[in-house]
Amino acid sequence: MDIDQAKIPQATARRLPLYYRFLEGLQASGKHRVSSSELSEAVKVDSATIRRDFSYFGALGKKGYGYNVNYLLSFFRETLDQDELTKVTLVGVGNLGTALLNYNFSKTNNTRIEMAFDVDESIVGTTISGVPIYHLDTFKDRVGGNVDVAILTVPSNVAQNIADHLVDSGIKGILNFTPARLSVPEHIRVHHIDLSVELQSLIYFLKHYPL
Ligand SMILES: NC(=O)c1ccc[n+]([C@@H]2O[C@H](COP(=O)([O-])OP(=O)(O)OC[C@H]3O[C@@H](n4cnc5c(N)ncnc54)[C@H](O)[C@@H]3O)[C@@H](O)[C@H]2O)c1
Repeated sequence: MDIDQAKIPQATARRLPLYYRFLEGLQASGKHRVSSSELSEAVKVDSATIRRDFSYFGALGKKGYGYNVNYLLSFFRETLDQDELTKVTLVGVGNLGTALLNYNFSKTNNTRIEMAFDVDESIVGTTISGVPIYHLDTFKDRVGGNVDVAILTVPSNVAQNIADHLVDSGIKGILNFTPARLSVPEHIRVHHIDLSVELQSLIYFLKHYPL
């Protein structure tokens, strides 16, 4: 497969993990093909969008046949680096951080939180679900150059300071769960997960666009 990944739109790229998870389940249950309407139903993306997404990598789908599950999966694996283990770190082991450590992405065993950091002496030195928790002061020494992605679950008033420290230690991507809007250099990617915005948007859609 010779696909120019730079040509895949970001919105499409963001949906790939969704497709991947579902297709993996299909393959595990022995299904070799899937229609765009089946996929659409399962991942809640309309089938026209799915067809457009898939056309970017040459999977056109045949009428009455659908898409070849193995072909799609091998493409996604390549694009998402699913065969490579991605090491992730987490900073701020409070309520939310603890929940994420316990979850630890076990469903997709290619992403794993390897270590976590905090400043609270009562947690530093312990482990949660097998993940060691270290003092934030040791972040650069432990992480520097080895880990690209950090999950940020600290109080919002310290988020910017910590983000600066993470960037300085070589982190390239931050999954920001705090309400703080982070300023980072241009080459750093921040994805912001704001549960209250998501919830408000759901409520808005329920009110204005009832199904
Ligand atoms: N709890 C939730 O359901 C939830 C949901 C969405 C977003 N958030 C956001 O996530 C963040 C964390 O929420 P929480 O409820 O887990 O808070 P929390 O107070 O339970 O945990 C914060 C953790 O960060 C640590 N911390 C404080 N200063 C630090 C520093 N300088 N360096 C490293 N660690 C430091 C604390 O010791 C604590 O363990 C907040 O910004 C919150 O707004 C929380």
